[in-house]
Amino acid sequence: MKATRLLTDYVLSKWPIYIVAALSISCGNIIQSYYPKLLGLFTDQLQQGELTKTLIIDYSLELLGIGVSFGLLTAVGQYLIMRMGRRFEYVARKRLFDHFTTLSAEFYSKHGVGKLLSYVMNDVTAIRESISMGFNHIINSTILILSVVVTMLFSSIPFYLIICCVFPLLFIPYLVVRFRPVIKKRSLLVQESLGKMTESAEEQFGGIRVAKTFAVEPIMIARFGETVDRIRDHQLRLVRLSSLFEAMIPFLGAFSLIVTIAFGGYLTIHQQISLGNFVALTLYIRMMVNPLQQIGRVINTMQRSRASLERINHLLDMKSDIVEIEQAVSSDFNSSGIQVRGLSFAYPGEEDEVLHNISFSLQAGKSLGIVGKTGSGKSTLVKLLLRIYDPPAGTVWIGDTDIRELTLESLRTQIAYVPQEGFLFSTTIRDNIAFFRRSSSLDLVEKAARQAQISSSIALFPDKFETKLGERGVTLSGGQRQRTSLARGLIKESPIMILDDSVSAVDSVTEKSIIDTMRRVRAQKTTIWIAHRISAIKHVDEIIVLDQGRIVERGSHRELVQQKGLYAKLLAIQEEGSSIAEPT
Ligand SMILES: Nc1ncnc2c1ncn2[C@@H]1O[C@H](COP(=O)(O)OP(=O)(O)OP(=O)(O)O)[C@@H](O)[C@H]1O
Repeated sequence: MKATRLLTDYVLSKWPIYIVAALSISCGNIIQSYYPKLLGLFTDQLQQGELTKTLIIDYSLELLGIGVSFGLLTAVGQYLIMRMGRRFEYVARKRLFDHFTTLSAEFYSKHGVGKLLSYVMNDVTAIRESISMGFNHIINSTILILSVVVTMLFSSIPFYLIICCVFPLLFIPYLVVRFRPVIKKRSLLVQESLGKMTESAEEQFGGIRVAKTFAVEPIMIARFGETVDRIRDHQLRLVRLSSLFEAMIPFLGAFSLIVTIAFGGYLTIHQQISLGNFVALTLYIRMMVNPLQQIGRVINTMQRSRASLERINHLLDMKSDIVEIEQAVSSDFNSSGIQVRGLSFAYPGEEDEVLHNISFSLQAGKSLGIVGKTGSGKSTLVKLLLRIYDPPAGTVWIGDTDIRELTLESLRTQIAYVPQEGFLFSTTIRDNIAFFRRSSSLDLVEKAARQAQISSSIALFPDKFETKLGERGVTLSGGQRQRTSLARGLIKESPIMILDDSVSAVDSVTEKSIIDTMRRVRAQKTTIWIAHRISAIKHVDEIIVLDQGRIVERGSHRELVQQKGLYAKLLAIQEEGSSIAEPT
């Protein structure tokens, strides 16, 4: 499999702009490198008394020309590079998000939202900073150093003197090779700890209401504090190393300058080089110190961003566990029944099966109830029907097709799934209900809301269907949220509907009313009801009773009551519970 090269691909796709920027910055620096020579000539003419008023004006104009050209050319180059950096940020974030949408539920059960946010924020920013700042400085500095070296070599400064003066600088590549891997390793630890911090922050914020009711804020603070401490420790280790690295480069630069002044000064006193050459040489070496320092800083930042880039490329290389086969087909479910044949299933990475040898068939247009104690495998069965997890081949069929051979679109658009905890987005109630098709008319939205028995509550809100919901629909009660989510499922009018304990948070009267409406509107359509409360499923054509991942009973409500098994027991407990709850 070809590894993802997010940055390389991006830079290659924008190479003409990068070339223009590099040329612009290079030209600016080549022009800039001419100025020590000019000052050297000026010094020599000054010393020899050849300087005239006209020459001074000429020199001044030339210096002005160098300054303006350098300023303009580098400004254009830098603008282009910065712009490309920002664009990279946009492209990378978009690509990451697109990729996130392709990953499976299994991926999300292993990676917290906070951690994923850290990729989108911290890692992308680290790469952007390094390419914007890095490209700029690397081009700037390399070209400046190269042009200084070339100009020096073509000047009348003796070659041996140049070699002696730049010798200390030759240690820089050695430092780079030594420090680079360690900086990268420490940067990776920093990025990972940042990811853990955002993950922890997300969890703490998510659970803040629960924490408040238990008055355990100090525990939350301590938990979050631990992640921040870890970042601090990793950051400090990185800063210590990178500061040492960055400090050693100017140190070598200063050492070079000392050699220049000492050796060059000695040769000037002994008239082996001219004063002009000495001034020019000192300026050349001085001009190289800043770019060298910059290169050091860039190498440092680049190592950090390489760590981020590796993290992102690794993430982009991850594939969804659920993939469509090449010959996947679309099928119309309107007259297709559901068949489950000998289905056994263990979650990925787990040894124990949570479903054992499940078999049932549900004809098109009929209704099925699934009941069982908590943890008996009801939701797992639904996740397999929707291919949120992959069932073993040949075990789940819709019509004559194994669902693993269907396109995911065909499967998921024709099944309306209403979970117990329907997530509501921070948008209007209308958009939440018409989530499947935003263009749905208000009439359709109102109809679905009426069927889900939520329209009277919505009518009380000032903006009715245009009422905005806060994060996770906090302005709605649990029962209202559940019914809004139910309306979202009903509006799809799908051939198959799965209700996973979708009326658990409503009172018995509303539950009855919803069930009656549902029976009417879905009379000819396949519907699967999962419930804890038997009152929610007793109307269906067939009920299966799950216990520890096995079907232990099946039949209609009446038959199951007569069997006097687990179902009858559950019913008795629930009826006893409700008779205790309801005063006689
Ligand atoms: N993502 C997962 N990874 C591993 N095990 C899981 C996962 N999701 C559920 N399980 C396990 O599978 C078993 C069945 O869970 P499932 O959610 O299907 O039960 P359920 O009957 O729907 O329960 P409830 O009525 O409480 O919703 C449980 O033991 C649960 O711990």
